[in-house]
Amino acid sequence: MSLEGKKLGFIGTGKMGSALIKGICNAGLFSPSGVYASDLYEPSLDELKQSAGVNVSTDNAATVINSDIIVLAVKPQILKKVIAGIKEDIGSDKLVISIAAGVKLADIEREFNEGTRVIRVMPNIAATVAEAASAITQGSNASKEDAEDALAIFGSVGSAIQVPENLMDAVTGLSGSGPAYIFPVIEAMADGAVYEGLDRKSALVLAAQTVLGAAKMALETETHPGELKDMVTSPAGTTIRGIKVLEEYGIRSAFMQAVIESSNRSKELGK
Ligand SMILES: NC(=O)C1=CN([C@@H]2O[C@H](COP(=O)(O)OP(=O)(O)OC[C@H]3O[C@@H](n4cnc5c(N)ncnc54)[C@H](O)[C@@H]3O)[C@@H](O)[C@H]2O)C=CC1
Ligand SMILES: O=C(O)[C@@H]1CCC=N1
Repeated sequence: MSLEGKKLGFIGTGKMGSALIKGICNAGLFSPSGVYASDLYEPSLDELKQSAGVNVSTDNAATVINSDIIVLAVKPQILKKVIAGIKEDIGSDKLVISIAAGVKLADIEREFNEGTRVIRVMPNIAATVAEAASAITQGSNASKEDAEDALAIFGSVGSAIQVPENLMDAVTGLSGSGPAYIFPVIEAMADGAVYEGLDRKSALVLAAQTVLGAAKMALETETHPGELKDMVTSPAGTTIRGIKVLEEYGIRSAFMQAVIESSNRSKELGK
């Protein structure tokens, strides 16, 4: 396997960097001793060292020098500055993976020395529990093997697909941001049951498991979601009453518009 013997580095150990490091180490694809991470914020490095046992440093150069594959997990707004600090240590022997929302491959490649192998990935926060949904797209100097490595890394913490770069904004609006649309749904469904008298803990377990079960059915039965909805909805029963309320509040339009707006923001970040 092509990842064998390779070392993995992370620049930025915030929410997404940490989720990926923990998920990837848990998956066993890299041993913690083969993972290097750097950040300016020492408490997040200390936490990672403690919880995942990876090598940590406040010096990005240490991550770059020790790693074959370097994941850039900093905010889109500071990506250029971070690249400027590491570009001279990155030769054609290393692969760079950017997870920054919106920032285009051509703009990333331009900041590096010519020939730098770059792949862009949009993961999501569920990497922590090995259920991320990620999409990758290949830069002009990256090889098929590089894409396979990226698919293997992100596939180890969920599912990963390859898409043309012009669809990365759509992916960002859907699966990159998507967990944040579902957490309030879980909370609000639980609130409804608490209103009806169920205790909070039980309500949250039932709400989250309901979302998990519905997602699993959508993935595994290969049945259209509309048909799955019909399976729950007895004539003159309870579910259709709930569906009517959701339609009155414009649930479909709200979710569609959320994905579109988030995609628009991703496009703005790329300008
Ligand atoms: N949070 C999420 O669910 C997702 C985030 N992303 C992308 O991941 C990237 C990181 O996002 P988050 O983890 O949410 O942000 P965050 O703010 O939690 O983490 C960014 C980290 O970068 C560190 N940092 C700042 N300057 C640095 C420097 N010069 N050198 C090294 N580290 C430095 C910060 O101290 C911080 O720990 C962003 O580009 C975002 O678009 C992508 C998919 C999902
Ligand atoms: O909100 C953001 O900008 C990042 C990118 C996708 C999820 N979180």
